[in-house]
Amino acid sequence: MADKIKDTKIIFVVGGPGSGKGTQCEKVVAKYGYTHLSSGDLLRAEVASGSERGKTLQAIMQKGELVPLDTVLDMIKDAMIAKVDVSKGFLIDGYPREVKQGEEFEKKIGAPCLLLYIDAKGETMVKRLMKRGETSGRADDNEETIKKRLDLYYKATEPVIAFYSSRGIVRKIDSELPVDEVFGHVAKAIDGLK
Ligand SMILES: Nc1ncnc2c1ncn2[C@@H]1O[C@H](COP(=O)(O)OP(=O)(O)O)[C@@H](O)[C@H]1O
Ligand SMILES: Nc1ncnc2c1ncn2[C@H]1C[C@H](O)[C@@H](COP(=O)(O)OP(=O)(O)O)O1
Ligand SMILES: [Mg+2]
Repeated sequence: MADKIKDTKIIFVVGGPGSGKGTQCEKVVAKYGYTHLSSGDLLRAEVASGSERGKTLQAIMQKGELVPLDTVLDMIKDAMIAKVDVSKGFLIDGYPREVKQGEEFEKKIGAPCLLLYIDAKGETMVKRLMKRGETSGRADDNEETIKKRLDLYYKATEPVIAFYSSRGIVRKIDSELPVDEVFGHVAKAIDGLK
């Protein structure tokens, strides 16, 4: 894994719930052909499988809490191994959610070359999630869970941004703008990679 991953770009996509990570990742996939791995999507797939593990995960996610680090890291690692031979780059969306997750990822997989920090105001994120909740069917897109997810984001995930800033790989993206304008800035950050 470590050998193969060396020549493949790893981009962390970090931002609050509803900031627009998934939306931007889809556009990156369309333009650059990178592989998009969303930790939340991987977890929801496990829940949808109906497995015992899925049931445990569902209960945690419904409360807006983080699932155990090993569970999510194993899922991401397996998904990366499955794609490493054909992938030009990986977009790791929704991970790391805490500094420890970043450290473990680097030990087991590799180092990111870029962190896209998708930034929107708290009230914007709440509004978007309430709207998404009308159709998403997601058990965590409700007022009570959104508040908990937001609190946890500020407490656990924002320190991730500071952690990688000192390495000079963070690009802050204003996600208050219309989707295509946000993407213009995302594309500039990716084009700036060597
Ligand atoms: N720049 C934007 N302007 C307006 N709405 C947006 C923007 N980016 C995303 N959205 C909407 O906000 C909601 C959350 O976006 P999503 O990409 O699912 O965020 P995340 O993956 O960060 O939770 C979606 O309904 C999406 O359509
Ligand atoms: N890296 C991670 N570590 C622990 N739990 C995670 C995780 N990524 C996702 N989860 C769990 C907890 C989250 O509240 C839930 C939904 O995550 P998500 O789909 O990434 O949300 P969003 O795209 O709205 O930010 O899944
Ligand atoms: Mg998402």
